[in-house]
Amino acid sequence: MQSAVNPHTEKTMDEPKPGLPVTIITGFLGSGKTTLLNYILSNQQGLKTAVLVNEFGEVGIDNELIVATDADNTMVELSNGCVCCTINEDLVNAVYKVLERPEKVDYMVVETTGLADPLPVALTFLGTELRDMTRLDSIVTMVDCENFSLDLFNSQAAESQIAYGDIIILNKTDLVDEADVDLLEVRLRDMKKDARILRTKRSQVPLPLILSVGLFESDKYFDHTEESDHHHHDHEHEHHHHDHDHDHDHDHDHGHHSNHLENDGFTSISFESDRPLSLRKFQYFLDNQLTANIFRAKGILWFDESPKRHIFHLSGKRFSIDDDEWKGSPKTQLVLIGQNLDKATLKTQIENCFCKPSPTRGQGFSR
Ligand SMILES: Nc1nc2c(ncn2[C@@H]2O[C@H](COP(=O)(O)OP(=O)(O)OP(=O)(O)O)[C@@H](O)[C@H]2O)c(=O)[nH]1
Repeated sequence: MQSAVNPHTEKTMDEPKPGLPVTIITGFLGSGKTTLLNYILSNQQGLKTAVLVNEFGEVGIDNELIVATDADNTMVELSNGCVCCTINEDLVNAVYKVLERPEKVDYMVVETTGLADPLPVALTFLGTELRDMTRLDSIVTMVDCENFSLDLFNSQAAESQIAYGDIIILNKTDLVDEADVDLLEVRLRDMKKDARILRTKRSQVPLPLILSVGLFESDKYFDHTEESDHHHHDHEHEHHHHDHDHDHDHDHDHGHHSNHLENDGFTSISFESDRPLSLRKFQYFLDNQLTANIFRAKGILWFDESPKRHIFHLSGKRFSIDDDEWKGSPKTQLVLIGQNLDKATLKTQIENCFCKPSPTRGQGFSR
């Protein structure tokens, strides 16, 4: 049986407060999590939804990409992408912040990084004092039908995302043949027998199928968690900070951690600048210098040749640059994520794409 999206319709005065319903959206890099979040925010009529976003990479792009809606939803960006550390404390604090707000929140959606194992996130809700104030509704796992390949990712996080998904959404069905989606579904069904599997384009899924569905069964996980060291471990981190203002490294020494917490060899390099890029040079970078080990990139780009704000995405081999309007001052933010990144070379290549602002800038594209 399915319950309605609006939790108000189900409550009567005498029922005990069931706690704030929480949906965790997980899924590999670029699979469509933020697109789903935006779809939810734009279609949850009359509900106030709090959104917590945790992303990989030091420069937060997602807060720039999440839609503003009339409902004045609340958004908290968790400080950064090292899930094993940030998620427990930062997540608890972020949830508290939302719960303590005077205005009532009806629903909470947590978007994990594409490299996160969703279990520690779920455990933060189940194994802390949040248990009494929230109700974990379900874990929704996005899958990019075009790029999904556990062999390619060699990622334990990607496997966990499937293993813990109550609902698995096969997204980007516009990019592959139906027969390939069928095959993928068979493989996923093998990995996760009892998941609800749905197919979508642009993450557009009927919301009653994914929200307030009550599919998460906490009992199933608690035995498992007693033995696992996902929980309450302390550990040391070495954050290597470099002197460069705008270049943030994100290497960690996780020491005794189990492998999946090492982000499966993925690292990121971020750029932030109040200078514009040269469109021609950036195009050259994309066409000639972008190596196959860069799996994901996203950015808010300011081009010297254009008055528009450009939103850049790369997942797998595919990239897009869309036009938008600036709301504040133009700036350039770019995050590249991949395995075995040659950071020094990338840094030089991206630095070479920047140009000094020209007096004629913002007049439109020119050749
Ligand atoms: N063609 C196509 N593109 C899609 C679809 N869904 C999302 N995208 C695009 O895929 C790119 C990545 O989508 P996001 O929603 O940002 O992915 P994400 O999972 O939030 O990415 P990370 O947070 O970096 O892991 C964007 O360019 C989206 O517009 C789809 O169904 N079809």
